[in-house]
Amino acid sequence: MKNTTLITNIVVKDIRFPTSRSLDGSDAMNPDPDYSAAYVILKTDHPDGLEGHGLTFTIGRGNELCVAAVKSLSYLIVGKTLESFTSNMGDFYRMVSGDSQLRWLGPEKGVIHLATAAVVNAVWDLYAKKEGKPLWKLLADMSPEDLISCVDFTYITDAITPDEALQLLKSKESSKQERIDTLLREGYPAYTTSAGWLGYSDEKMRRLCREAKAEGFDHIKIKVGSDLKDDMRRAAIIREEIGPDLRLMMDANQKWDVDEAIANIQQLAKFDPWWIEEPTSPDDILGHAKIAKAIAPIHVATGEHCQNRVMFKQLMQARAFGICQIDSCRVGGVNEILAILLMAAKFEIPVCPHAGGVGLCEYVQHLSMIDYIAVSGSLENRIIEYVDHLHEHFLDPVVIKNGAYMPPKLPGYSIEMKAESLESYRFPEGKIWKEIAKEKE
Ligand SMILES: C[C@H](O)[C@@H](O)CC(=O)C(=O)O
Ligand SMILES: [Mg+2]
Repeated sequence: MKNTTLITNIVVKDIRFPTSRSLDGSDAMNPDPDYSAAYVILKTDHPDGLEGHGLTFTIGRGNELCVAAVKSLSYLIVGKTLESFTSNMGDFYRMVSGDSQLRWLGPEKGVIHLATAAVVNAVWDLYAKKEGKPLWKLLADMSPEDLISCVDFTYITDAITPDEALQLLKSKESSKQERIDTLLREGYPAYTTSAGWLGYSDEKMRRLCREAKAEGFDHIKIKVGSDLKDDMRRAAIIREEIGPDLRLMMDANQKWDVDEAIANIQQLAKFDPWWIEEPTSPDDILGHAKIAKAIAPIHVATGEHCQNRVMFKQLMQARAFGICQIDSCRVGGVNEILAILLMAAKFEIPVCPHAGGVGLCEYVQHLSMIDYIAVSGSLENRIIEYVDHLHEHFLDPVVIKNGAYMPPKLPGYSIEMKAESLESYRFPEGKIWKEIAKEKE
Protein backbone atom coordinates (compact mmCIF):
# COMPACT_ATOMS: atom_id res chain seq x y z
CA MET A 1 0.00 0.00 0.00
CA LYS A 2 1.36 3.45 -0.84
CA ASN A 3 2.16 5.81 2.03
CA THR A 4 1.63 9.12 0.33
CA THR A 5 -1.56 11.17 0.22
CA LEU A 6 -2.12 13.09 -2.98
CA ILE A 7 -4.14 16.31 -2.79
CA THR A 8 -6.36 15.93 -5.83
CA ASN A 9 -8.58 19.01 -5.64
CA ILE A 10 -9.53 22.08 -3.56
CA VAL A 11 -13.18 22.93 -3.04
CA VAL A 12 -13.87 26.48 -1.76
CA LYS A 13 -17.23 27.60 -0.37
CA ASP A 14 -18.65 31.00 0.57
CA ILE A 15 -20.42 30.33 3.89
CA ARG A 16 -22.30 33.09 5.72
CA PHE A 17 -24.43 33.14 8.85
CA PRO A 18 -26.99 35.95 9.24
CA THR A 19 -25.82 36.93 12.75
CA SER A 20 -26.48 40.62 12.13
CA ARG A 21 -30.19 39.89 12.58
CA SER A 22 -29.73 39.32 16.31
CA LEU A 23 -26.78 41.74 16.64
CA ASP A 24 -24.56 38.91 17.85
CA GLY A 25 -20.97 40.02 17.40
CA SER A 26 -21.81 43.74 17.18
CA ASP A 27 -19.31 46.35 18.29
CA ALA A 28 -18.63 50.05 17.83
CA MET A 29 -16.83 49.60 14.50
CA ASN A 30 -18.77 46.59 13.21
CA PRO A 31 -22.43 47.14 14.08
CA ASP A 32 -23.90 44.41 11.86
CA PRO A 33 -21.52 41.48 11.28
CA ASP A 34 -22.67 38.38 9.42
CA TYR A 35 -20.14 35.84 10.66
CA SER A 36 -18.72 34.18 7.55
CA ALA A 37 -16.06 31.81 6.33
CA ALA A 38 -14.16 31.20 3.13
CA TYR A 39 -14.25 27.46 3.65
CA VAL A 40 -11.65 25.14 2.12
CA ILE A 41 -11.78 21.37 1.59
CA LEU A 42 -8.68 19.55 0.40
CA LYS A 43 -9.75 16.38 -1.40
CA THR A 44 -7.28 13.51 -1.45
CA ASP A 45 -6.76 10.07 -2.92
CA HIS A 46 -6.55 8.53 0.57
CA PRO A 47 -8.52 5.22 0.64
CA ASP A 48 -10.48 6.39 3.72
CA GLY A 49 -11.53 9.55 1.88
CA LEU A 50 -9.43 11.73 4.19
CA GLU A 51 -10.01 15.47 3.70
CA GLY A 52 -8.29 18.57 5.08
CA HIS A 53 -10.64 21.36 6.17
CA GLY A 54 -9.78 24.98 6.88
CA LEU A 55 -11.44 28.35 6.93
CA THR A 56 -10.70 32.00 7.15
CA PHE A 57 -13.08 34.32 8.97
CA THR A 58 -14.76 37.46 7.65
CA ILE A 59 -17.86 39.39 8.69
CA GLY A 60 -19.89 39.10 5.49
CA ARG A 61 -19.49 41.27 2.41
CA GLY A 62 -16.13 40.59 0.77
CA ASN A 63 -16.07 36.95 1.78
CA GLU A 64 -16.17 36.22 -1.97
CA LEU A 65 -12.76 37.93 -2.31
CA CYS A 66 -11.22 35.44 0.12
CA VAL A 67 -12.85 32.61 -1.82
CA ALA A 68 -11.27 33.95 -5.04
CA ALA A 69 -7.88 34.34 -3.34
CA VAL A 70 -7.98 30.71 -2.15
CA LYS A 71 -8.68 29.67 -5.75
CA SER A 72 -5.61 31.67 -6.86
CA LEU A 73 -3.43 29.87 -4.29
CA SER A 74 -4.76 26.42 -5.12
CA TYR A 75 -2.23 25.72 -7.90
CA LEU A 76 0.44 25.60 -5.17
CA ILE A 77 -1.33 22.70 -3.44
CA VAL A 78 -3.26 20.58 -5.92
CA GLY A 79 -1.33 17.67 -7.44
CA LYS A 80 1.16 17.58 -4.56
CA THR A 81 1.39 15.09 -1.72
CA LEU A 82 0.76 15.89 1.92
CA GLU A 83 4.12 14.30 2.73
CA SER A 84 5.98 16.65 0.40
CA PHE A 85 4.67 19.44 2.66
CA THR A 86 5.04 17.78 6.07
CA SER A 87 8.65 16.76 5.40
CA ASN A 88 9.47 20.45 5.94
CA MET A 89 6.54 22.57 7.13
CA GLY A 90 8.70 25.72 7.19
CA ASP A 91 9.43 25.34 3.46
CA PHE A 92 5.73 24.64 2.88
CA TYR A 93 4.77 27.91 4.60
CA ARG A 94 7.38 29.89 2.65
CA MET A 95 6.12 28.34 -0.59
CA VAL A 96 2.48 29.33 0.05
CA SER A 97 3.15 32.82 1.43
CA GLY A 98 6.00 33.63 -0.95
CA ASP A 99 4.64 32.87 -4.42
CA SER A 100 6.59 35.15 -6.73
CA GLN A 101 3.52 36.83 -8.24
CA LEU A 102 0.78 36.46 -5.60
CA ARG A 103 3.15 37.94 -2.99
CA TRP A 104 2.64 41.33 -4.66
CA LEU A 105 -0.92 41.36 -3.28
CA GLY A 106 0.40 41.37 0.31
CA PRO A 107 3.06 40.59 1.18
CA GLU A 108 1.66 38.57 4.06
CA LYS A 109 -1.31 40.84 4.69
CA GLY A 110 -4.85 41.51 3.61
CA VAL A 111 -7.10 39.21 1.59
CA ILE A 112 -4.27 37.08 0.22
CA HIS A 113 -2.99 36.39 3.75
CA LEU A 114 -6.47 35.52 5.04
CA ALA A 115 -6.67 33.03 2.17
CA THR A 116 -3.19 31.72 2.99
CA ALA A 117 -4.41 30.99 6.53
CA ALA A 118 -7.37 28.97 5.24
CA VAL A 119 -5.13 26.86 3.01
CA VAL A 120 -2.29 26.43 5.54
CA ASN A 121 -4.74 25.48 8.29
CA ALA A 122 -6.44 22.96 5.99
CA VAL A 123 -3.08 21.28 5.39
CA TRP A 124 -2.47 21.13 9.17
CA ASP A 125 -5.95 19.63 9.62
CA LEU A 126 -5.16 16.96 7.02
CA TYR A 127 -1.75 16.30 8.62
CA ALA A 128 -3.28 15.86 12.09
CA LYS A 129 -6.05 13.62 10.74
CA LYS A 130 -3.53 11.46 8.88
CA GLU A 131 -1.54 11.09 12.12
CA GLY A 132 -4.75 10.31 14.04
CA LYS A 133 -4.21 13.12 16.57
CA PRO A 134 -5.85 16.41 17.50
CA LEU A 135 -3.63 19.24 16.28
CA TRP A 136 -2.48 20.27 19.79
CA LYS A 137 -1.22 16.71 20.38
CA LEU A 138 0.48 16.50 16.98
CA LEU A 139 2.42 19.65 17.90
CA ALA A 140 3.01 18.55 21.50
CA ASP A 141 4.58 15.30 20.25
CA MET A 142 7.08 17.15 18.03
CA SER A 143 10.64 17.59 19.22
CA PRO A 144 11.84 21.18 19.74
CA GLU A 145 13.85 20.83 16.50
CA ASP A 146 10.77 19.73 14.54
CA LEU A 147 8.67 22.59 15.92
CA ILE A 148 11.37 25.11 15.03
CA SER A 149 11.52 23.73 11.49
CA CYS A 150 7.85 24.78 11.02
CA VAL A 151 8.67 28.46 11.62
CA ASP A 152 9.64 31.07 9.06
CA PHE A 153 12.10 33.32 10.91
CA THR A 154 12.43 35.74 7.98
CA TYR A 155 12.23 39.35 9.26
CA ILE A 156 12.14 38.40 12.95
CA THR A 157 15.72 37.32 13.71
CA ASP A 158 16.41 40.73 15.30
CA ALA A 159 13.83 39.73 17.94
CA ILE A 160 14.44 35.99 18.21
CA THR A 161 16.91 33.72 16.43
CA PRO A 162 16.18 30.09 15.59
CA ASP A 163 18.79 29.07 18.15
CA GLU A 164 17.22 31.18 20.93
CA ALA A 165 13.82 29.73 20.04
CA LEU A 166 15.23 26.22 20.17
CA GLN A 167 16.74 26.80 23.62
CA LEU A 168 13.41 28.19 24.81
CA LEU A 169 11.55 25.07 23.64
CA LYS A 170 14.20 22.75 25.06
CA SER A 171 13.85 24.38 28.48
CA LYS A 172 10.17 23.30 28.50
CA GLU A 173 10.66 19.84 27.01
CA SER A 174 11.06 17.70 30.13
CA SER A 175 7.96 19.10 31.90
CA LYS A 176 5.55 18.89 28.94
CA GLN A 177 3.68 15.85 30.23
CA GLU A 178 2.78 17.56 33.55
CA ARG A 179 1.13 20.38 31.64
CA ILE A 180 -0.71 17.98 29.33
CA ASP A 181 -2.06 16.25 32.46
CA THR A 182 -3.20 19.60 33.88
CA LEU A 183 -5.05 20.41 30.66
CA LEU A 184 -6.72 17.02 30.50
CA ARG A 185 -7.86 17.43 34.11
CA GLU A 186 -8.80 21.11 34.33
CA GLY A 187 -8.89 22.48 30.80
CA TYR A 188 -7.58 25.89 29.65
CA PRO A 189 -9.21 28.96 31.28
CA ALA A 190 -11.71 30.91 29.16
CA TYR A 191 -13.40 34.30 29.27
CA THR A 192 -16.69 35.23 27.69
CA THR A 193 -17.67 38.08 25.38
CA SER A 194 -21.18 36.74 24.89
CA ALA A 195 -22.77 39.16 27.38
CA GLY A 196 -21.17 42.34 26.13
CA TRP A 197 -22.06 42.86 22.46
CA LEU A 198 -22.83 46.49 21.80
CA GLY A 199 -26.25 45.91 20.27
CA TYR A 200 -27.65 44.02 23.27
CA SER A 201 -30.24 45.61 25.56
CA ASP A 202 -29.40 46.27 29.22
CA GLU A 203 -31.76 43.49 30.27
CA LYS A 204 -30.14 40.97 27.95
CA MET A 205 -26.68 42.04 29.18
CA ARG A 206 -27.70 41.56 32.82
CA ARG A 207 -29.20 38.14 32.14
CA LEU A 208 -26.16 36.96 30.18
CA CYS A 209 -23.79 38.20 32.92
CA ARG A 210 -25.68 36.17 35.51
CA GLU A 211 -25.62 33.11 33.25
CA ALA A 212 -21.88 33.52 32.59
CA LYS A 213 -21.15 33.72 36.31
CA ALA A 214 -23.26 30.62 36.96
CA GLU A 215 -21.35 28.77 34.21
CA GLY A 216 -18.05 29.43 36.03
CA PHE A 217 -16.62 32.35 34.01
CA ASP A 218 -14.61 34.80 36.09
CA HIS A 219 -13.54 37.12 33.26
CA ILE A 220 -16.05 39.04 31.11
CA LYS A 221 -15.47 41.36 28.14
CA ILE A 222 -17.71 44.20 26.98
CA LYS A 223 -17.70 46.40 23.95
CA VAL A 224 -17.03 50.13 24.29
CA GLY A 225 -16.28 52.93 21.84
CA SER A 226 -19.72 54.07 20.79
CA ASP A 227 -20.39 57.03 23.03
CA LEU A 228 -18.47 57.55 26.26
CA LYS A 229 -21.56 58.25 28.35
CA ASP A 230 -23.15 55.05 27.10
CA ASP A 231 -19.94 53.09 27.65
CA MET A 232 -19.85 54.31 31.27
CA ARG A 233 -23.50 53.39 31.80
CA ARG A 234 -23.04 49.90 30.37
CA ALA A 235 -19.80 49.33 32.30
CA ALA A 236 -21.60 50.33 35.52
CA ILE A 237 -24.36 47.78 34.81
CA ILE A 238 -21.84 45.02 34.15
CA ARG A 239 -19.83 45.81 37.28
CA GLU A 240 -23.04 45.80 39.29
CA GLU A 241 -23.83 42.32 37.95
CA ILE A 242 -20.36 40.75 38.25
CA GLY A 243 -19.20 42.47 41.43
CA PRO A 244 -15.72 43.86 42.15
CA ASP A 245 -13.76 40.59 42.04
CA LEU A 246 -14.36 39.29 38.54
CA ARG A 247 -12.06 40.63 35.85
CA LEU A 248 -13.64 42.97 33.31
CA MET A 249 -12.09 43.63 29.89
CA MET A 250 -13.13 46.33 27.40
CA ASP A 251 -12.90 46.23 23.60
CA ALA A 252 -13.01 49.46 21.57
CA ASN A 253 -12.50 47.77 18.16
CA GLN A 254 -10.21 50.56 16.81
CA LYS A 255 -12.74 53.33 17.35
CA TRP A 256 -10.52 56.05 18.86
CA ASP A 257 -7.64 58.29 17.92
CA VAL A 258 -4.64 57.94 20.21
CA ASP A 259 -5.22 60.89 22.55
CA GLU A 260 -8.97 60.27 22.53
CA ALA A 261 -8.28 56.69 23.62
CA ILE A 262 -6.14 57.85 26.53
CA ALA A 263 -8.77 60.35 27.68
CA ASN A 264 -11.63 57.84 27.41
CA ILE A 265 -9.76 55.03 29.15
CA GLN A 266 -8.93 57.39 31.99
CA GLN A 267 -12.69 57.89 32.46
CA LEU A 268 -13.45 54.15 32.15
CA ALA A 269 -10.66 53.31 34.64
CA LYS A 270 -13.15 53.70 37.51
CA PHE A 271 -14.70 50.37 36.44
CA ASP A 272 -11.32 48.68 36.90
CA PRO A 273 -10.77 47.15 33.45
CA TRP A 274 -7.96 44.58 33.24
CA TRP A 275 -7.32 45.39 29.59
CA ILE A 276 -8.48 47.73 26.87
CA GLU A 277 -8.52 46.02 23.50
CA GLU A 278 -7.86 47.59 20.10
CA PRO A 279 -8.02 51.17 21.39
CA THR A 280 -6.91 52.58 18.00
CA SER A 281 -5.76 51.62 14.48
CA PRO A 282 -4.18 48.16 14.48
CA ASP A 283 -1.29 49.51 12.35
CA ASP A 284 -0.30 52.26 14.78
CA ILE A 285 2.52 50.73 16.80
CA LEU A 286 3.77 54.01 18.29
CA GLY A 287 0.20 55.03 19.07
CA HIS A 288 -0.32 51.79 21.00
CA ALA A 289 2.96 52.38 22.84
CA LYS A 290 1.83 55.89 23.83
CA ILE A 291 -1.52 54.58 25.07
CA ALA A 292 0.11 51.67 26.95
CA LYS A 293 2.41 54.07 28.81
CA ALA A 294 -0.38 56.51 29.65
CA ILE A 295 -2.92 53.99 30.98
CA ALA A 296 -0.70 51.54 32.92
CA PRO A 297 -1.41 49.42 34.95
CA ILE A 298 -4.42 48.81 32.66
CA HIS A 299 -3.06 46.70 29.80
CA VAL A 300 -3.40 47.36 26.10
CA ALA A 301 -4.47 44.19 24.26
CA THR A 302 -4.38 43.83 20.49
CA GLY A 303 -3.80 41.41 17.62
CA GLU A 304 -7.05 40.33 15.99
CA HIS A 305 -6.29 42.72 13.10
CA CYS A 306 -2.51 42.44 13.37
CA GLN A 307 -1.56 41.24 9.95
CA ASN A 308 1.66 39.29 10.40
CA ARG A 309 4.57 38.31 12.65
CA VAL A 310 6.52 41.45 11.69
CA MET A 311 3.84 43.72 13.15
CA PHE A 312 3.63 41.56 16.26
CA LYS A 313 7.40 41.79 16.59
CA GLN A 314 7.29 45.58 16.54
CA LEU A 315 4.42 45.73 19.07
CA MET A 316 6.58 43.62 21.36
CA GLN A 317 9.81 45.54 20.79
CA ALA A 318 8.01 48.84 21.40
CA ARG A 319 6.32 47.49 24.55
CA ALA A 320 3.13 48.68 22.88
CA PHE A 321 0.87 46.01 24.34
CA GLY A 322 0.63 43.90 27.47
CA ILE A 323 -1.60 41.17 26.03
CA CYS A 324 -0.93 39.51 22.67
CA GLN A 325 -4.12 38.50 20.87
CA ILE A 326 -3.21 36.04 18.15
CA ASP A 327 -5.88 35.31 15.56
CA SER A 328 -5.83 31.85 13.98
CA CYS A 329 -6.62 33.02 10.45
CA ARG A 330 -5.66 36.71 10.28
CA VAL A 331 -1.98 35.72 10.06
CA GLY A 332 -0.84 32.86 7.84
CA GLY A 333 -2.05 29.90 9.88
CA VAL A 334 -0.36 27.57 12.37
CA ASN A 335 3.21 28.21 11.15
CA GLU A 336 3.09 31.97 11.62
CA ILE A 337 1.27 31.56 14.94
CA LEU A 338 4.21 29.47 16.20
CA ALA A 339 6.56 32.34 15.33
CA ILE A 340 4.39 34.77 17.31
CA LEU A 341 4.08 32.42 20.30
CA LEU A 342 7.87 32.09 20.42
CA MET A 343 8.40 35.85 20.35
CA ALA A 344 5.72 36.40 23.00
CA ALA A 345 7.39 33.82 25.26
CA LYS A 346 10.74 35.53 24.85
CA PHE A 347 9.25 38.98 25.61
CA GLU A 348 7.20 37.45 28.46
CA ILE A 349 3.92 38.79 27.07
CA PRO A 350 0.85 36.61 27.78
CA VAL A 351 -1.00 35.33 24.72
CA CYS A 352 -4.81 35.51 24.97
CA PRO A 353 -6.21 34.61 21.53
CA HIS A 354 -9.03 36.34 19.75
CA ALA A 355 -11.86 33.84 19.21
CA GLY A 356 -15.59 34.02 18.70
CA GLY A 357 -16.56 34.56 15.09
CA VAL A 358 -17.30 31.27 13.41
CA GLY A 359 -14.81 28.49 14.09
CA LEU A 360 -12.27 30.69 15.84
CA CYS A 361 -12.91 29.10 19.26
CA GLU A 362 -12.52 25.67 17.63
CA TYR A 363 -9.18 26.76 16.15
CA VAL A 364 -7.52 28.73 18.94
CA GLN A 365 -8.00 26.19 21.71
CA HIS A 366 -5.28 24.11 19.99
CA LEU A 367 -2.97 27.13 19.77
CA SER A 368 -3.25 28.15 23.43
CA MET A 369 -2.79 24.54 24.46
CA ILE A 370 0.45 24.18 22.52
CA ASP A 371 1.60 27.54 23.90
CA TYR A 372 1.10 26.22 27.43
CA ILE A 373 2.50 22.73 26.79
CA ALA A 374 5.61 23.58 24.79
CA VAL A 375 6.27 27.30 24.43
CA SER A 376 5.44 29.62 27.34
CA GLY A 377 4.76 26.80 29.80
CA SER A 378 2.51 29.16 31.74
CA LEU A 379 -1.19 29.83 32.37
CA GLU A 380 -0.54 33.03 34.31
CA ASN A 381 -2.71 35.85 32.96
CA ARG A 382 -3.54 33.67 29.97
CA ILE A 383 -7.10 33.07 28.94
CA ILE A 384 -8.91 32.15 25.71
CA GLU A 385 -11.88 34.15 24.46
CA TYR A 386 -15.14 32.21 24.26
CA VAL A 387 -18.29 33.24 22.44
CA ASP A 388 -21.36 31.10 22.51
CA HIS A 389 -22.37 31.22 18.85
CA LEU A 390 -22.48 28.78 15.92
CA HIS A 391 -20.69 25.83 17.57
CA GLU A 392 -23.60 23.58 16.57
CA HIS A 393 -22.35 23.68 12.97
CA PHE A 394 -19.10 21.84 13.75
CA LEU A 395 -18.46 18.09 13.89
CA ASP A 396 -16.10 18.51 16.86
CA PRO A 397 -17.33 21.63 18.68
CA VAL A 398 -15.50 23.12 21.66
CA VAL A 399 -16.30 21.68 25.07
CA ILE A 400 -16.40 24.23 27.90
CA LYS A 401 -16.51 22.98 31.48
CA ASN A 402 -16.57 25.27 34.47
CA GLY A 403 -15.29 28.22 32.44
CA ALA A 404 -12.48 26.28 30.74
CA TYR A 405 -11.82 24.76 27.30
CA MET A 406 -11.35 20.98 27.52
CA PRO A 407 -8.71 19.56 25.13
CA PRO A 408 -10.23 18.27 21.87
CA LYS A 409 -9.93 14.52 21.40
CA LEU A 410 -10.76 13.89 17.72
CA PRO A 411 -8.02 13.94 15.07
CA GLY A 412 -7.60 17.22 13.19
CA TYR A 413 -7.93 20.96 13.85
CA SER A 414 -11.63 20.76 14.99
CA ILE A 415 -12.71 23.01 12.12
CA GLU A 416 -14.78 20.63 9.98
CA MET A 417 -18.35 21.86 9.55
CA LYS A 418 -21.35 19.59 9.17
CA ALA A 419 -22.28 18.92 5.53
CA GLU A 420 -25.86 20.14 6.09
CA SER A 421 -24.62 23.46 7.54
CA LEU A 422 -22.28 23.98 4.58
CA GLU A 423 -25.24 23.37 2.29
CA SER A 424 -27.81 25.55 4.10
CA TYR A 425 -25.57 28.58 4.69
CA ARG A 426 -23.90 28.67 1.26
CA PHE A 427 -24.11 32.26 0.00
CA PRO A 428 -26.32 33.16 -1.82
CA GLU A 429 -27.74 29.79 -2.99
CA GLY A 430 -28.23 28.04 0.37
CA LYS A 431 -31.71 27.51 1.85
CA ILE A 432 -31.20 30.13 4.60
CA TRP A 433 -30.14 32.88 2.19
CA LYS A 434 -32.94 32.05 -0.24
CA GLU A 435 -35.45 32.44 2.60
CA ILE A 436 -33.92 35.77 3.60
CA ALA A 437 -34.06 36.98 -0.02
CA LYS A 438 -37.75 35.98 -0.18
CA GLU A 439 -38.53 37.87 3.04
CA LYS A 440 -36.92 40.99 1.58
CA GLU A 441 -39.04 40.82 -1.59
C1 LIG B 1 -17.06 41.87 14.70
C2 LIG B 1 -16.56 40.90 15.73
O1 LIG B 1 -17.66 40.31 16.38
C3 LIG B 1 -15.66 41.58 16.77
O2 LIG B 1 -16.42 42.42 17.60
C4 LIG B 1 -14.97 40.52 17.58
C5 LIG B 1 -14.04 41.05 18.60
O3 LIG B 1 -13.54 42.15 18.54
C6 LIG B 1 -13.66 40.18 19.72
O4 LIG B 1 -14.23 39.10 19.86
O5 LIG B 1 -12.77 40.58 20.45
MG1 LIG C 1 -11.80 42.31 19.86
